[in-house]
Amino acid sequence: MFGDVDSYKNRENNNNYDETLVKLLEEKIEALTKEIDKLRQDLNWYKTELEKLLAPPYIEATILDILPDGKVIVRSSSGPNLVVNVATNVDVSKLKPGMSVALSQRGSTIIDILPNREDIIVKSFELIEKPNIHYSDIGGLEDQINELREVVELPLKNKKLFEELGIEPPKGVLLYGPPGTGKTMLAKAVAAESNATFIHVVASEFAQKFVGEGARIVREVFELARKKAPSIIFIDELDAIAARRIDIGTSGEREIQRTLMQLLAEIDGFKALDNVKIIAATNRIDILDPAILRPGRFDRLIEVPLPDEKGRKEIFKIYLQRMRINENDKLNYDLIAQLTDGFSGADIKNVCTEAGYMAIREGRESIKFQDIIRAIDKIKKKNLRKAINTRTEKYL
Ligand SMILES: Nc1ncnc2c1ncn2[C@@H]1O[C@H](COP(=O)(O)OP(=O)(O)OP(=O)(O)O)[C@@H](O)[C@H]1O
Repeated sequence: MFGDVDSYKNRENNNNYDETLVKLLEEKIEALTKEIDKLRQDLNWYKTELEKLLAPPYIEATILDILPDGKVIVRSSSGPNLVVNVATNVDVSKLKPGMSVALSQRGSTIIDILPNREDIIVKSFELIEKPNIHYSDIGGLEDQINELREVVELPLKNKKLFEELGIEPPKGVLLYGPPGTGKTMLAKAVAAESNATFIHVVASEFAQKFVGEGARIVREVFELARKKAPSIIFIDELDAIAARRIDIGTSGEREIQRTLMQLLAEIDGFKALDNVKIIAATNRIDILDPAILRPGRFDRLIEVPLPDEKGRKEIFKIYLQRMRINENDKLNYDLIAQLTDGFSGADIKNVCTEAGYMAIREGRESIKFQDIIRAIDKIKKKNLRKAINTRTEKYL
C-alpha cells in the first residue's frame, strides 16, 4: 500500500523534473536562436563591408551626348571621351547631357546616376541670400565700414553714378588683421546693406575638402555668384591658396598653385562694375604672393586691427546692452575697456557670454558688474595659456 504511494510520488517528482528540464531547454533554444539571428546579421554586415572594401572603384564621368542607338558619349574624370553602354538597371530616359554618372571599373558601362555635382559643391559653401548683420552690430570699425561702403556697397547699389563719372571701383578688397577682429562680420554686413547674396568660402577647404578640384570649385563659385548677382564672394583665409611659394615641387603645392591661377583668371575676367564683388580676408598679409595684390585684383587693402580702448568700449556696449544687468550695478565701461587691452572683438564677446554663464551657474537672472570683471580675468588667463602653448609647442 505504502509502496504504491511512494511510486506515485516518485512519478510525480519525475514529471515535475521533466517539465522543468523541458522549459529550461526551450529557453536555451530560444536564446540560441536569437544568438544565431544576431550572428547572422553580424555576418551579413561584415560581408557587405568586406565587399565594399574589395570592390573596385567606379569612374566618375559627365554625359556629353546620348546617341540614337542608346549608347552614350561621356567625358570620364580620368581623361578621354568614351562611348559607353548603359546597364539595364539604369533608366536611359533619365540620362541628360551634363549629368554625372558612375562608370563600371573598366569604364565601359554606365552603372549609376550620381547626384548633381554642382549641388554637392554648392552645398558646401555658406550661401546666404541676405545675412542678418548690420553695421550697427560692429563696434570700433567706423573707418573700415565707411571705406567698404564706398568701394563695395555704393558701386553695387549705384552703378550708374560710377559709369557717368567714369570711375572704376576696386574689384577685390582685402581685409587683413588678427583673428576675431570682425573681418567676416564686416563682409556680411556689407552684403546685407547692399542687398547682395553672400557666398562664404574658406580657402583652406579648397585644398583639403576637394583634393584636385580647387580650380574647378573656384570656377563654380564665380558662376554661382554671377547667377545670384548682386553678390559678394567672401574668401576667408586667403593665405591658404595665395601664399608666396618658393618651391612648388609637390603635387599638393601644384594643386594650390592651379587654384590660385584660376582665382586670378576669374578676377581678371570680370569688369569692375559687374555686380559681383570679392572680399577676401587674411591674418597673414606678410606671406601673400604679390601677384594677388596687383592692380585690378585685390588692390584695396583695408586693415582691421585689434580694437583700441574706444573700440573695445563700443563692442562691450553692443553686447552688454542686449543682456540683463543687475539693476543695482552701474557698468563702468571705461574700466572694462582699460582692462581688456589686447582683446579682440571675439574675446570681448566671449567675456560677455562667460559673465552670463557665471550668473546662470549661481542661479541669478541678471549679470553683476563683478561677473564681467571675473570673466575678463578668466579670458585673459585663457589667452595667456594659449599664447604660451603656441610659443612653446615646438620645444616639447
Ligand atoms: N568689431 C566687432 N564688433 C562686434 N563684434 C565683434 C567684432 N569683432 C569680432 N566680433 C565678434 O567676434 C566674432 C568673430 O568675429 P569675425 O568672425 O568677424 O572675425 P574675423 O576677423 O573674421 O576672424 P578670423 O580671422 O578668425 O576669421 C563675431 O561673430 C562677433 O561676435
